[in-house]
Amino acid sequence: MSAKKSNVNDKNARFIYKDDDAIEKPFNWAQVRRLLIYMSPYKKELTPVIIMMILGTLTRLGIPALVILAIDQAIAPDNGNGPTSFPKLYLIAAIMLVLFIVQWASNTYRIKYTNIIGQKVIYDLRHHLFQHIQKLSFRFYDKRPAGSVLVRVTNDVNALQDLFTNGVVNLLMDCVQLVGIVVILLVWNFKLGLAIMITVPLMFIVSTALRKRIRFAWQTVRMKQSRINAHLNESIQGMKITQAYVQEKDNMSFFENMNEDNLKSWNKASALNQMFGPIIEVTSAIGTLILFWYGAHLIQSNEITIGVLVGFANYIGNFWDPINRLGQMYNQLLIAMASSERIFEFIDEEPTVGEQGSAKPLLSIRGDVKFDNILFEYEKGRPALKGISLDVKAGQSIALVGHTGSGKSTIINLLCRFYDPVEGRVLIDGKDIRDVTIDSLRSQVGIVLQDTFIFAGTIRDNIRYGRLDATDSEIVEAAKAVHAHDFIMSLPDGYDTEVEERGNVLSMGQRQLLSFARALLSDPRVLILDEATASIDTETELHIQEALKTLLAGRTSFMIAHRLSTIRNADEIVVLDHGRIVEQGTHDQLIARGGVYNGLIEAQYRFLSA
Ligand SMILES: Nc1ncnc2c1ncn2[C@@H]1O[C@H](COP(=O)(O)OP(=O)(O)OP(=O)(O)O)[C@@H](O)[C@H]1O
Repeated sequence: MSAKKSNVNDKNARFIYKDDDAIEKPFNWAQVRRLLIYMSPYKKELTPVIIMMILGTLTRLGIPALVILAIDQAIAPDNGNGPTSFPKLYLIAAIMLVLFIVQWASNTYRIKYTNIIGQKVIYDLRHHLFQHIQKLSFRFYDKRPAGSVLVRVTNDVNALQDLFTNGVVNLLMDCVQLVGIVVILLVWNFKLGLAIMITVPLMFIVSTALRKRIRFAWQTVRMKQSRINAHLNESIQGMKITQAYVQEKDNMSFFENMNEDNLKSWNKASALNQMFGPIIEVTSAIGTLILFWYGAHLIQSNEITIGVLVGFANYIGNFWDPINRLGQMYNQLLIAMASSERIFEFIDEEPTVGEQGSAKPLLSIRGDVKFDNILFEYEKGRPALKGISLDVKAGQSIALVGHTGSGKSTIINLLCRFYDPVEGRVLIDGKDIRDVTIDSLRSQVGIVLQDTFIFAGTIRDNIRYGRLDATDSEIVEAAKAVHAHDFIMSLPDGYDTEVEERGNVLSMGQRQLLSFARALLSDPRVLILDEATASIDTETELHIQEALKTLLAGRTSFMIAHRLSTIRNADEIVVLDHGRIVEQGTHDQLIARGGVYNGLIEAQYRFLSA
């Protein structure tokens, strides 16, 4: 995998984007076979499509043969010496009409059903890919920006669309047509057939060289476009910061450069592309000249009839189209190779947090949690947690405190089994969480994150996310219990108010209350809470405190606590420093000790009173 970094120009070196691998990959049969497996469920539907494709091609090949017959047998029998036979001519015309109708019907059927099958294949592929990436562990997402994952599910799958909708069947059709024409021409008149095809190698050499350049040019265009996409994605996400730091001009000039770059490369690719048509036309014209020149000689020496000459002219017209399409198809295949390689790379990725075959569902838990001598590292050799042992009884509330980067979130990540420890065990009710099914574990461990995620939809839907089968009245009850009901009712449509993705229209405190209601609805035995640090007004703070009391009642809870009130009320405070537990006890015990915790609290008081 070759991922290279690129920056558009030195002046704007602060923007550096990784090109998401080469756009094109060499032809790879194993990969093609793997792609074709996605078509195998549709064998039954594909069979009539292929029969129609063969029928359509045969009728197309048959029509020039009828022209030859019409001229030689009906219009000018005996080389123009006999009278025209109208009955024969009508008969041939009637057969020709039937062939045209068959051709039209078979083409219509083929195009319609290849599109339908192709769309189904793409649907399956996208389904498989999304189903798989949902299972992938946090380690996978740590290494990849969301944008690059998105591109694979959208752009890369779309890049395969043409291949599946028309590509495969058209490829077969063009091959059948080409072989058919070559055989007909050589069998009908070997010398004339061979003479016309003299131009094929010439055209092959010229077009291969040109195609390579065209391919490279389009590849450059796509690369530039994907850079624009990356920049746009970043710019839109960071728009508030851009405006706050008045960086719009700088940003614009960088965008302009990329946009201009893209335009230039597009113009170049398009100019090269336009050269291709004339090359085919010139070669086809040379072939036609040879046909008439050599054909006339053969007529004079009575080796062929006029009908054969006209028929050959017809065939030659049909000869260049499939060659042209096959060339384009090859380009399309190489692009598809790169896309499918990127898709399969994701599909082949195994979740690092896996489920053992012997994993059993974790039945209704009491809520005892034990961390048993844990060592954990995100990157080899850099422990984020060392020698962590913690015994928490059901119903206890634990506040995790410590400097930034001390390992608080990591403890939570291990409890939810987003990662597995390198050494040691996490036990719930005495069971190692690696021995139970992930769904049964996570469904009993609720989590309220600092960055409360609000999905696009109504307020009601967002609360219901905690338990999809909850009734409307249960939702209202949960909202009332966490003091979210009043603010929800003050919104224009109450519980039916639509909130945008990420809930931008709601305040931080409101979002937090919503996520409390969501967690309360799911009723987990173990609750994890990453408290928001943003300061909220005293009234909301009071609401949140009340809500927290309701939420925590009777549950084992782990809180990454920032508010003094939350910390003080915890049954036990665990102080972390550089991945180790350095102090543990109640607020009063730790203050009396005058250690790290005392220092943290004093610093917070100093900050608040400053
Ligand atoms: N996904 C990750 N990949 C690599 N290292 C990580 C990752 N997440 C955290 N770390 C590192 O692990 C250590 C512990 O991080 P953690 O997020 O647990 O700290 P924290 O106490 O929750 O910090 P904060 O209060 O700032 O949220 C830090 O040194 C951090 O840089």
